[in-house]
Amino acid sequence: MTTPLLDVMGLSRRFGELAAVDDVSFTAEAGRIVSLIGPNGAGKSTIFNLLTGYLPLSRGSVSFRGRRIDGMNTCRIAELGIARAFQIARPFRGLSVRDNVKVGALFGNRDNRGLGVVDEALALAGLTELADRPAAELTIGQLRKLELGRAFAARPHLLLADEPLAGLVPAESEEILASLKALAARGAGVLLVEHDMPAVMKVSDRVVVLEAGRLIAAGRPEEVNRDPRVIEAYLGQEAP
Ligand SMILES: Nc1ncnc2c1ncn2[C@@H]1O[C@H](COP(=O)(O)OP(=O)(O)OP(=O)(O)O)[C@@H](O)[C@H]1O
Repeated sequence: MTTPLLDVMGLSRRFGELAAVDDVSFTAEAGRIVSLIGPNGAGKSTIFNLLTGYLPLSRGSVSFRGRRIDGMNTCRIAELGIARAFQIARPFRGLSVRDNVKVGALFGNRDNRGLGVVDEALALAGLTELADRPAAELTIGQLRKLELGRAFAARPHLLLADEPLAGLVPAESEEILASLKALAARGAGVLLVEHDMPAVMKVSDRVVVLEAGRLIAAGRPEEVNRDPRVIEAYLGQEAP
């Protein structure tokens, strides 16, 4: 069996008495999109914070490309090739789109520096036409693309995308999904946290479902979609 790109085992994080993430295990593979879904408070953002070294684990292990990364700091983890795209972009507003994306290239995967990285990231994120525009002039949809472009410029082996579709109109969502698929087609893994269930079901190779910190189901979209535990977890919420 080949080593998965990301191998999360028994991941746990407590905040005082609260088990925000409780013994969660899953993998992510190169070239695949894996979505982490679950109702509000399920632990999705906490998992991103644990994987990126922003928060220390209470228990468990995280291996990336065959080496343990739990306990490493955020900079080291970024250098090894995990990039994170936040829901709320905070660009350098006075800089152009191109220069913001260039900044992303400075902080990324150390194996993959080189000419063309910025242009490639701009193209992949659908930003080529906007490259000379000041970031301060962008719409929400364009800012979301910039956030992805900045992450793409890091040439990640794994992208953690945090609610990239939130607040977007369908046409914008389609463009973002196309960018994520294009990144995966180039061989990167994508870990997606997203509340837009039709989009998740359409774009994901695999879906991991969390509820109150625990993993309750994992599998192909059509499998988790009909899993009674998943349906129950979403009762009263938008059904997946
Ligand atoms: N720094 C913190 N201190 C204390 N509790 C926290 C902290 N961060 C998260 N939590 C709690 O941990 C649980 C999981 O939160 P988390 O933000 O990971 O959920 P989520 O699945 O990302 O939710 P949402 O979909 O609303 O973003 C929640 O009960 C939350 O209140």
